[in-house]
Amino acid sequence: LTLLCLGNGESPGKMAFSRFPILLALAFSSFSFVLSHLNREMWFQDFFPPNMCPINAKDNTFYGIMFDAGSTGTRIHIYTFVQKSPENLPELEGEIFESVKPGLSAYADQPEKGAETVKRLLDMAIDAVPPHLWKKTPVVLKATAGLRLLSEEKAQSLLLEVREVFEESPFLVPEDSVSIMDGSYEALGAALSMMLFAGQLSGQNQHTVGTLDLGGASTQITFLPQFEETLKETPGDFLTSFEMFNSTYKLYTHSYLGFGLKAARLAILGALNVEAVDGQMFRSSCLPKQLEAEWHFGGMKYRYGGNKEGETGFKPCYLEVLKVVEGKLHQPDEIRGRSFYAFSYYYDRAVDTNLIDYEQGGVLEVRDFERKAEEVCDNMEKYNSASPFLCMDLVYITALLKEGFGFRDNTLLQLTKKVNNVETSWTLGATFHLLQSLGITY
Ligand SMILES: Nc1ccn([C@@H]2O[C@H](COP(=O)(O)OP(=O)(O)O)[C@@H](O)[C@H]2O)c(=O)n1
Ligand SMILES: [Ca+2]
Repeated sequence: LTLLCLGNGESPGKMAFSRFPILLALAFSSFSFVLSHLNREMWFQDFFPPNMCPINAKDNTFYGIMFDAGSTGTRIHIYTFVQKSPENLPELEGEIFESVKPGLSAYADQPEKGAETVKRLLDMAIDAVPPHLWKKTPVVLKATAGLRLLSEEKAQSLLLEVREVFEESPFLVPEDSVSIMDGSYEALGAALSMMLFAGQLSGQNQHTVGTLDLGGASTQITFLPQFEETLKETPGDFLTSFEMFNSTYKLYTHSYLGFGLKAARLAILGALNVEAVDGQMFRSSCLPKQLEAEWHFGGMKYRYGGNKEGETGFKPCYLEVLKVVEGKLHQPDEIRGRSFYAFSYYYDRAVDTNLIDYEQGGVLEVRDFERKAEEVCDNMEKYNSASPFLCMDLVYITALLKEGFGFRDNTLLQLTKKVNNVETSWTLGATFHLLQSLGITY
């Protein structure tokens, strides 16, 4: 731990990682105050005491290693927790993060090579975790949409190779340590992460944060309902109970398969679930008029292009996208008056269009995405250095938020990639949950 607290200079090559001590203010419970005083600055600034190292951290520190095998990349998160006293919750002290591209699914026909990418990342954990704690440090990999799209056989052989890498490592390998994650667990992990950041679970305050994640193949929404009405109106399979710290939490959480950004592009083009796409041209008013190109996705080749003769631009594009989204998602009334954290492609597209800064993130209203979509779609020639899908992606994000989930124009979205150098990802919540369920504390 000395390494994490004091030794930031020991290896220049590793300085890029989030190796800085942070103390998550798990005991803070003023989140509702922050929500009601929301401005366009950082939401979390009140939650962090100045950087400091816990006293005697050496004796009460433990680690958890979580791999996020996403459709576009594989990432390792090595978390350090400190348990200051048995009656207090463990505090997150820091994270080491690294990622590689492409994701595991790109190695569908070379599973050993895929597992090798995981091994290289795991070697970082050997350096980061003190040897006497290796046996007490669990290592887990959870795969998301990318592996869900592969055949069962290919996915399983990849998972098997990864499991072998884990077994050969000195770490604790729990049962089911390598798996394809259920979509709602992904959403639950994200919500739990944000609650941990906000000190939610330890306070009396039941206000909560909601999270929105837009992946390649699926999209997730999660929040802790405040009103009985919401629980009554919500289909049972959208509600998940989980036990934590002697309390039961009932979360609204759902993962919509096929509503990720890349799957949505296919749906908008009318190419989803179409057999024999070879040679067929899929056109859309959301694409540059003269465009004709090919796109490889999920092992298929699609030809796509702009509406050469017909209309292009925001209005016709919105109507096209509406068909994919309208009436397809459950719209809980309660979310209209709430603010949400938004990750992944919400973040990436906001960065691509200068709505937020890549490092800083920011707070946006839903209508900011709409305005940007209009600007891009009605001036596609100006954006020809960007992805040809930029207009379609922005319109999809706008329509998903407004017509899909039913958010208001002025609903606030907090786009956050990192909080004090820790990635805002489902992985923190999932690791915390894992450590609790294995009874790993000090
Ligand atoms: N730690 C992470 C994980 C994903 N992402 C972003 O999340 C988006 C979705 O990618 P993904 O590979 O996780 O896809 P899914 O498997 O979730 O569909 C990409 O734009 C990534 O850049 C990120 O920014 N940071
Ligand atoms: Ca993801």
